[in-house]
Amino acid sequence: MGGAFGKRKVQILVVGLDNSGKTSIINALKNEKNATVAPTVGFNKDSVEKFNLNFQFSDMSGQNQYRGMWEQYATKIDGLIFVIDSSDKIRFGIALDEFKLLLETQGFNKDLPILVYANKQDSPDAQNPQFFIDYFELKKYKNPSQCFGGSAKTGVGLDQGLEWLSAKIQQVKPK
Ligand SMILES: Nc1nc2c(ncn2[C@@H]2O[C@H](COP(=O)(O)OP(=O)(O)OP(=O)(O)O)[C@@H](O)[C@H]2O)c(=O)[nH]1
Ligand SMILES: [Mg+2]
Repeated sequence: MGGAFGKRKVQILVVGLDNSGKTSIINALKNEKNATVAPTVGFNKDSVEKFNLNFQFSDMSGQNQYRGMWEQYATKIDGLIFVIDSSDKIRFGIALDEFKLLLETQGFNKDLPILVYANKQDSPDAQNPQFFIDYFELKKYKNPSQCFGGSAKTGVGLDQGLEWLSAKIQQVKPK
């Protein structure tokens, strides 16, 4: 792993409701904060080298008609990123339902590290990460998990989250 052959490649599934900011977060992690975004159709592949790993992102569409794809892609991955629009209070319940549906899918890997981004912290009515730790009952799952507040608009908080994920993945044995 690493050295002359480059950083270890890890597969990351990025999910969350439409408009939560998944594509914007990936752009910001790549320092492309001002890239224009459009709703993702199906999914996009993207990658970034950071924190000693080569992250291969599968950036899924969050639109209702595509959410069934999430669980198909949830096998053979090294980490999961779940993105929430922290200001979209009306849809917190739907985000929670989709989160539970995925984690409670039969065969879902209970060792998989889960990074939750409470995105859009720049918004004045955003809920903080602790709110989502409680609301999503993160502690009730065996998976290592953590919620980080972040903003794809300002870039705040995103690296801290990815650094946590990198550390957790490197603690788990490679597949
Ligand atoms: N204020 C604010 N707006 C954001 C932030 N992140 C994303 N947005 C905006 O939210 C909208 C949706 O962003 P996307 O990145 O396309 O969201 P997505 O989760 O990829 O959406 P789908 O691909 O449809 O599932 C865009 O208008 C972004 O500019 C943020 O941190 N703060
Ligand atoms: Mg998208």
